[in-house]
Amino acid sequence: MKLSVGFLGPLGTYTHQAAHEYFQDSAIYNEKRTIAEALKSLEALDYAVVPRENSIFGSVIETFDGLKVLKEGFIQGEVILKIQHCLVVKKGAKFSDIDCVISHEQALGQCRRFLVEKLPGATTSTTASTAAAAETVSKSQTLNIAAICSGICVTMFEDLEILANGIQDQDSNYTRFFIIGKQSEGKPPFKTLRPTHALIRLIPTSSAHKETSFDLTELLKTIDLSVIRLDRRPAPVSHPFLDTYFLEVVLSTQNPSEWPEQVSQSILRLRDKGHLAESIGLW
Ligand SMILES: O=C(O)C(=O)Cc1ccccc1
Repeated sequence: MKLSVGFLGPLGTYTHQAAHEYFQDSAIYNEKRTIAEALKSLEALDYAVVPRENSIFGSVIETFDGLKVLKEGFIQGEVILKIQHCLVVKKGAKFSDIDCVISHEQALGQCRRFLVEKLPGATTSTTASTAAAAETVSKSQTLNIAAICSGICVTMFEDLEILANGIQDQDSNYTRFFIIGKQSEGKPPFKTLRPTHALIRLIPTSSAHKETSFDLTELLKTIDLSVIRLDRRPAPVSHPFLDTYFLEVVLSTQNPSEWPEQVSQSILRLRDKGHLAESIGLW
């Protein structure tokens, strides 16, 4: 039986490309309107694919806000895609027609210089995904709005053409995507037989008790693994400054078979010190 995979849709997003690169023909793909909905789809589907970070614009905020409250999911893999953005318009539209550019906030952020230089008078507006922006332009009755998206979108939606190609601020532009499975431990990951990465989700004790100041150096010492990324998202309004930290750690020894155990030990050390900590991925 085929796997079911929820992803940030519609068809034509970069996330769709990443999902296809990982699962190829072994999956049935379910397009979701937002990153939050893609993560929630894990309640019904086998996997979810969401963007994690971009080499120009940084971490994807909606993904980390979703990971903050993720219950069932467990990151089991990653895909890295080279991203080449296009400016896509209604057929016949020229630069001088455009007064509004729409896209996912990541894509707008990755093309900031192009927008300032080539379309200084245009406003920008965010959409849930790049392909959703292309779809909106396709349905528009006027020539004044453009989308930033993958070139593939002109084959997915009617009446579109590419006005400019490779418009991101740096030619070298990469996005990493997380492949998130439903179950936590137990079943082996789909592809990663020998994991080398893990993601630790952590709420430090001292943020809960604000009288003690929270010491990041101490925390890193307790983790005692190679930390390659640190992300932080704020707490819900009812708990000001009770932030959630995400620490991406990698294997630094020669022995990959010890890695899951090293991560478990690190989590136990954190819990011993009173922190709320768990591993939400091993890949
Ligand atoms: O909107 C998309 O197509 C996505 O998959 C999110 C995104 C946006 C810009 C670069 C990489 C991923």
